[in-house]
Amino acid sequence: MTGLPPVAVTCGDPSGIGPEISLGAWRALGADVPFFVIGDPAHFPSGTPLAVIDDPSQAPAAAATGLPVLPHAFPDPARPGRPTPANAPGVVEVIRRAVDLTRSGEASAVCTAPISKKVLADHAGFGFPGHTEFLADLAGGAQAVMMLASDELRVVPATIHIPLSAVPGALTPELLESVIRITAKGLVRDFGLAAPRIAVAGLNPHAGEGGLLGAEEMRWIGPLCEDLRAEGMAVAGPLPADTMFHAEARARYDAAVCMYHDQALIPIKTLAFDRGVNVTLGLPFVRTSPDHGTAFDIAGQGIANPASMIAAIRLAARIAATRASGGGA
Ligand SMILES: NC(=O)C1=CN([C@@H]2O[C@H](COP(=O)(O)OP(=O)(O)OC[C@H]3O[C@@H](n4cnc5c(N)ncnc54)[C@H](O)[C@@H]3O)[C@@H](O)[C@H]2O)C=CC1
Ligand SMILES: NCC(=O)COP(=O)(O)O
Repeated sequence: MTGLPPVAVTCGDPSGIGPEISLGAWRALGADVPFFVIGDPAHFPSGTPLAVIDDPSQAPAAAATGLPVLPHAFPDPARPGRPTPANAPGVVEVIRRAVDLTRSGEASAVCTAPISKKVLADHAGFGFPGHTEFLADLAGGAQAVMMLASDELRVVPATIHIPLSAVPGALTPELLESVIRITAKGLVRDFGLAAPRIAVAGLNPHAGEGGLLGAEEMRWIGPLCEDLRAEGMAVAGPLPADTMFHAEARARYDAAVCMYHDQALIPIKTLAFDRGVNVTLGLPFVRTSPDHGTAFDIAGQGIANPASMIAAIRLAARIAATRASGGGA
């Protein structure tokens, strides 16, 4: 226990595995890492020992008897695997509420359960491709950077939720430079690393093979890395993406900045699907999430693994404590 307020966990899509993995997290963490879920008490698996609270400050004591839930009423019941349009707006309201509680100091951090971006776009007018972009907007337009972190590997996609065909156009020296700087600051501030080492992936096969297989590395990614090294930052690259994730290569850096979503997420989900945590860097508040999605295909069957949710709540509390102590900053 850190003495900090509890972590605010959003319910995510009530028809996904959010409710059951939150229950699994409470079973594993109890009151050791205080948290509460914002959601509809009727959406949890039947037989869930619920501890309904009116205020986040009640969560630590309530966790001794059940899963602390700060109620948020939804119009429909949760039908596992079958999201309802009517519930979509509530999913977004809950995220806003968790952010408000964290910014007011009543919660120490936000941990989000998975949402379906498509359901929210279709039925809640959600104009963002994911939490990361929404949270950046709620933070007043901060540049939010997505990191997925595990003991084995940390990865950061420089471009996030855009089609592959849009990646080369979206990648600019300004974007990549700010992603690298925010990553370095996050490793110091949130992970307590004094001198973080960052590896930058190339965009093209073999990092362009001297211009034969693509020009971006020679034209600007390489020179940008040079400039950052000249400033004293430990930045390696651009490295061929196919050979930078094996064990020996991973030992040489603290985070890999990648050019697009799958270049970053495939290695970490292959190595640590059940332990990876999504952390949003660059925000004025702490946000984590499990590394997986809504898993509609298995929702309600009681087989969802809560390990990534457990890791996400633990990491949220740890980062909040590090920030509160001025730790890495
Ligand atoms: N942070 C978030 O809100 C995220 C949301 N999503 C959303 O989730 C939806 C589904 O995305 P998918 O690509 O299908 O990914 P997914 O992670 O939901 O599922 C992929 C596969 O992994 C399995 N799986 C996922 N989590 C599991 C767990 N905890 N225990 C056991 N098996 C698990 C699923 O059953 C499925 O077979 C999409 O709408 C996507 O936008 C995806 C990733 C993150
Ligand atoms: N693939 C990662 C993902 O979709 C998580 O996105 P976000 O909702 O955390 O922005």
